[in-house]
Amino acid sequence: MMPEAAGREFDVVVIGAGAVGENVADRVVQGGLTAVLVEAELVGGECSYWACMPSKALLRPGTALHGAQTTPGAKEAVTRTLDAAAVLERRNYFTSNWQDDSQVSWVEDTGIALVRGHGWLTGPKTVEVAGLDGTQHLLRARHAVVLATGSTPTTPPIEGLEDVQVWGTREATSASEVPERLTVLGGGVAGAELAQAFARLGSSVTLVARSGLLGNFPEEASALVAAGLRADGVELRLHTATERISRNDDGTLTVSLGGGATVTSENVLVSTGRHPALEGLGLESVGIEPGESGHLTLSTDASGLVRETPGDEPWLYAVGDAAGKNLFTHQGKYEARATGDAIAARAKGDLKGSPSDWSRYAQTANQHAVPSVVFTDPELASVGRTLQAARKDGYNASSVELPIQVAGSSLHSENYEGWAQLVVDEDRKVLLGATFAGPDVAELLHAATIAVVGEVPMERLWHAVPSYPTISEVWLRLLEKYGL
Ligand SMILES: Cc1cc2nc3c(=O)[nH]c(=O)nc-3n(C[C@H](O)[C@H](O)[C@H](O)COP(=O)(O)OP(=O)(O)OC[C@H]3O[C@@H](n4cnc5c(N)ncnc54)[C@H](O)[C@@H]3O)c2cc1C
Ligand SMILES: NC(=O)c1ccc[n+]([C@@H]2O[C@H](COP(=O)([O-])OP(=O)(O)OC[C@H]3O[C@@H](n4cnc5c(N)ncnc54)[C@H](O)[C@@H]3O)[C@@H](O)[C@H]2O)c1
Repeated sequence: MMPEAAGREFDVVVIGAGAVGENVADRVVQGGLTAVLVEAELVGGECSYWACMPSKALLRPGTALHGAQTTPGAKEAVTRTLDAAAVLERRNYFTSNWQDDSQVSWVEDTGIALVRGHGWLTGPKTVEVAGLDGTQHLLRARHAVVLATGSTPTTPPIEGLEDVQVWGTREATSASEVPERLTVLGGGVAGAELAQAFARLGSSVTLVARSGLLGNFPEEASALVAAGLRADGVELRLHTATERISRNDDGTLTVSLGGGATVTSENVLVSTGRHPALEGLGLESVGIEPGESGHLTLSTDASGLVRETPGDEPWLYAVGDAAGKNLFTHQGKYEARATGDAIAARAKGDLKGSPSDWSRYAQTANQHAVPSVVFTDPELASVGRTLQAARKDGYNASSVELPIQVAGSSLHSENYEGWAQLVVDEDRKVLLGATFAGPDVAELLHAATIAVVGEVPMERLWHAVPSYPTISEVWLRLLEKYGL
């Protein structure tokens, strides 16, 4: 069916109704504009149904059980292992059984229009949608089109991979059964979290990583996570190449590793990174072509405006995973708030040119203070720059590190093991970054994020007294070691 010739007009057309698209639409509506969301699958996107929520729902019961098992007085009361069926059931609850009714109600209540279907650009400020019900729609934007289309798993070049059925993170997070054996390819965040989730649910797990585990974090921190995985029975094959995958007659899969070893399992999870989902979006219709090699990527300014947008008018934006800066829900939503507010301000003439740093229209924290948590047990939480990154960026940086050994940690659990690091800009005497590894350290992170964003002087941080006895006392020990 041909789209209506005139089409429907909105101030803003947002392609992709994941957490990030929802937030952009919400902010522009709050700013007095009209908005339509175009969604090809479930409103709520990856995070709600196949990523953050189900993966954390699979991990949390194991962490709670392990917490009790490592606390004398409680551990005597623990007589059973995880109830896998109950864990999967709880995961189903947190994904609303893969139904998006409540999110659709929110969209409607917020005053945002919704078109269900696959959308793509057909020219400046014009989006065509192939509706899921077979209808075609033409949407015109008065002010802006926002690409919030998320990301796509990157397929590694492994011989035989295309001929077998493997799991991606979607299949793993929505699994209805726990495989007897699981091979995980990729030593990043998704691989580490899901390896532990399935090991604790009863799978015999082997994780294969071509480099180290969680290589973007300080080695002392990722070593604690590696020890935690090994303690759960995960076999770690680090610095190991994957050469081939083949299916056996009994339906199992065999992965051939560099050096001649093989691993056989019922399922293989491929979690080797993701790239912005920009294919099939009609970007060529506005003059944006893919580069010579690799995947299509966009460059965006601090307000999310696509730098390659032809013409002088600011109308094409990319946010969240689609912008490819930081692939986290919280950071994507932060980008969405800035972009939504910038679009509304530009429409009213309140914002001309690029926004100033740290204004509500700029995603300045992307450059300085991106928080991230790896929800393994022990957890790994970090914000800002590592020492290496700080020096690479030209800072005169120093660091202090310590094992987490304070009254709060010894009370928290038996044989508590943790590690913490602060990275300091020696010229300005402010924090550039912090990393914590250990059981339940995720909640320590926001204090560090505030200190980095607020550029709190070290001498003033000294007056931020951690409560006794909490794990946060490690802040005091770190500041003492720094020389305060
Ligand atoms: C296993 C796993 C666990 C994760 N855990 C965490 C975590 O604990 N914390 C965290 O912060 N981050 C986590 N992430 C990352 C997080 O899921 C993403 O950063 C987040 O989902 C990005 O949100 P988004 O809205 O940009 O994209 P998405 O959530 O992917 O939403 C994009 C939406 O756009 C739609 N779409 C795409 N193309 C079109 C089109 N042409 N037309 C119409 N609709 C379209 C898609 O259907 C989708 O609904 C995890 C990721 C994975 C894979
Ligand atoms: N807790 C969280 O916030 C959380 C959890 C899971 C995922 N995520 C997000 O989702 C994104 C995707 O997660 P991910 O773990 O897939 O990506 P990742 O980038 O964290 O890790 C990918 C891993 O795969 C490896 N790899 C890449 N190509 C390979 C190849 N050809 N052969 C073997 N190994 C290869 C990399 O070396 C790396 O260790 C991440 O960027 C992350 O931001 C966040």
